[in-house]
Parts: sequence; structure tokens; C-alpha cells
Amino acid sequence: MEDLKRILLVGVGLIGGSVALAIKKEHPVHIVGYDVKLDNCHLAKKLNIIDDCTEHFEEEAVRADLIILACPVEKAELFLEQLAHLSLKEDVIITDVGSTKSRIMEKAEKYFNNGIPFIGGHPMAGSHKVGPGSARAHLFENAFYVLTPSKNATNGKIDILKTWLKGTNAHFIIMDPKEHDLVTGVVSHFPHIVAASLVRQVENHSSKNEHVKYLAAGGFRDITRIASSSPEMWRDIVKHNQPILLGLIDQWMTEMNDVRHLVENGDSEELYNYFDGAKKYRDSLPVRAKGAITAFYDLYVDVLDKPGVISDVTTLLAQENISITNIRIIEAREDVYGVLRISFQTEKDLERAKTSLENRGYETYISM
Ligand SMILES: NC(=O)C1=CN([C@@H]2O[C@H](COP(=O)(O)OP(=O)(O)OC[C@H]3O[C@@H](n4cnc5c(N)ncnc54)[C@H](O)[C@@H]3O)[C@@H](O)[C@H]2O)C=CC1
Ligand SMILES: O=C(O)C(=O)Cc1ccc(O)cc1
Repeated sequence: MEDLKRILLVGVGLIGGSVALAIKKEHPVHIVGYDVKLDNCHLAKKLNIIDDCTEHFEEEAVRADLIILACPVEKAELFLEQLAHLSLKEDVIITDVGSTKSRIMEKAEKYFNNGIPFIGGHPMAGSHKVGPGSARAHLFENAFYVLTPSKNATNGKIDILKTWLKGTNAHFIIMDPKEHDLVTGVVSHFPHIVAASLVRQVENHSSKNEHVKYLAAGGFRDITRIASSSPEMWRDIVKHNQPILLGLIDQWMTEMNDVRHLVENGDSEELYNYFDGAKKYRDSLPVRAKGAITAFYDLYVDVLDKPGVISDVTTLLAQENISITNIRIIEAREDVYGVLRISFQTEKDLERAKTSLENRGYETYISM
């Protein structure tokens, strides 16, 4: 035990837990969790995600070889400041997993001018779920994992961190923190705000008309799924990426104004071209290409409404030894082709399931 390297994991939730599992897959190591929610720590220990829990952040920080900040981004900043005042191990590396990078990097450059390497990190995959119970070692498989090294971080230190994180099977890319925040603002943070606002619009209408709630199924649920993620996490992300998000909101308002004119004019060709342009661009986006932001391997299966059909599908998958993580019957058929949504742990399982079901005559669709 004494010889094992020690990792301090601050924030033992979905992402911290998944990183810990990926590290454990590749390295014999002693991981100690620290979390404001003690229950999360205890659950993670029970699930063998971490080896121990501590309530003494500083005591553990000075013993650690690697410190991973995996709590909401505003809290991560505070921990960084606390770490700067401690006598940490000479060879320690500090990293984080936060969804924004500029603010934490500014703080890291300010606090660690003593030589301690801080290497910002952002695994670009995840889910709307929270807590260690949803952590998975394969969560980041094939996803981009952005690294934003501070000035102190030599290539040697970056390589050591990549070796620690090898089990994620992610694709590491080094990015400038400002560029990172712009890109993630466009593809992740701003869409999250839009999803939340769509849900709130439906909520407003549902207080006036009881049917709204029941008809808000299918497509609406799909485009607003991310609105079910942790409000605490998104509060912090929006505060950290404020300037970029304000610019994107302004652009969106101009876009909505243009759309308003299109709707007002009612010109068939203009309306068609608007939707056609959006469809063409969306269809050209890489689907399940390496690095796409996704951790969901969902297959839609068109099934006839007759008894025994679900057991036929699940029996077939069981015979092929393909594990499923979730199965759901989707009642609104307009938005997706198919009525059964089956989720898998890996892309390989999804592809195998697709082939087996199609060989049996089912029509299947992969939808993002
Ligand atoms: N959820 C996602 O899909 C992704 C999230 N991230 C980033 O990962 C970080 C963690 O998010 P998740 O794991 O998704 O959330 P989570 O809610 O599953 O985990 C966060 C953990 O941090 C703990 N925590 C909160 N305040 C704390 C404090 N003051 N001290 C110690 N622990 C504290 C919480 O109790 C919780 O266990 C966030 O910074 C988020 O921006 C990055 C990539 C994807
Ligand atoms: O649930 C999803 O589809 C996500 O997009 C998850 C996500 C949330 C925050 C990130 O910084 C990265 C990925």
C-alpha cells in the first residue's frame, strides 16, 4: 500500500467517478475521495470507484501525487486557491475536468508561479445524470479530452497526465483556454440555455392548457434532454463563460428576428430553404465520428404493436450476448422512426445489435 501512488479526487460524481474508474483500469493506485456530499463518497467506495474517503482535504492534498478537481467549476477555483497555500509534493500534478477553461487557467497562472504544474482538462463527453452511481469507465471512450496546460506544465508532465488517463481511451487535444470556451460555448453551453428556455416555455403554456404537458413527448424530450442535467453545474458554467454566452445570445436574438420575418412573410420557398439549409448542415455533421460529444449509444427499433415483440428483441440480444443498459417504449411515433429505444454501453454493442436485429427483419435507426 505504501508504494502505491496516491490520487486525491475532489468531487466524487459522474465525471470524477468515471475518470477514477478509467485510471483504476490501467494503474494500481490508491484513490482518496473528498466530497461535500459524504454519501457520494461512501457510495463511490462501495462501488470500488475510490479506495477511501477523507473529510480532511488539506491532509490528503499534501500526500497526493495527482490531484483531480471534479466538482462544479466555481468550487474548483476555490480549491485551487487553497492548494496554492499548501506544501504539496514536489512532483504533484494538478488537473481538473471542468467544462470551462479560461477562468481556471487564469487562476492557475496566478497561484502556481512557484512551478507546480496545473494542466486543465475537459473530457468532452458526459450525460445529464449525476453522482457516482452513474460513473462508467468507458464514458470518455473515443471522445475528445481537451488539455489546457499552464506555463509550468512541461511536455514531460503532460505525458505523465496522459499516461494516468490512458484508460479513458479518449483523444487528447491541447487547446488554448479562450478558444476552448468559445467552441464549447457554441456547441454545448449555449444549446443548454436554449434547451432550458424551451422547457420553461412549455411549462408556462402548460399552466394554461393541460394538454401541453402530455403532448410534449418524442422530439421535444429529445431536444431538451440536457435540460435535466445538474443545475448547480450549469449555474457555474454560465457564470464562468459569461462574455461568450452574452455574444451568442445576441446572435441568437438576431437569428430569431430573421426567423420571425420568415414566419411573418410566409413565403414557401424562403421557409423551405431555411429548414433545408439546417437539415443539410445537420446531416453533414459527423455522426459517432471519433470525438463527437456523445456517450449515448441508442438504437431505435421499429416494432409492430403486437404481444411478445419486446421479448423477441431482448431474447435475440441476449442470445448474441449483447448487454443493454436501458430500454424504453416511445409512444410518439412522429419524431423518431421506431418505437423501442434500446441503449448500449459501447458503440460496438450498438453496431452488433443493429446487425442482428436487421438480419431478423427489424428496421432500426441510429438517431442523435
Ligand atoms: N456532466 C457532464 O456531462 C460533464 C461535466 N463536466 C464537468 O465535470 C464537473 C463535475 O460534474 P459532474 O460530475 O457531472 O457532476 P456531479 O454532480 O455528478 O458531481 C459533482 C460532485 O462534486 C461534489 N461537490 C460539489 N461541491 C463540492 C465542494 N465544494 N467540495 C467537494 N465536492 C463538491 C458534488 O457533491 C458531486 O459529488 C463539473 O465541473 C462539470 O462542468 C465535464 C464534462 C461533462
Ligand atoms: O449530455 C450530453 O449530451 C452532454 O453534452 C454532456 C456534457 C455536458 C457538459 C460538458 O462539458 C460536456 C458534455
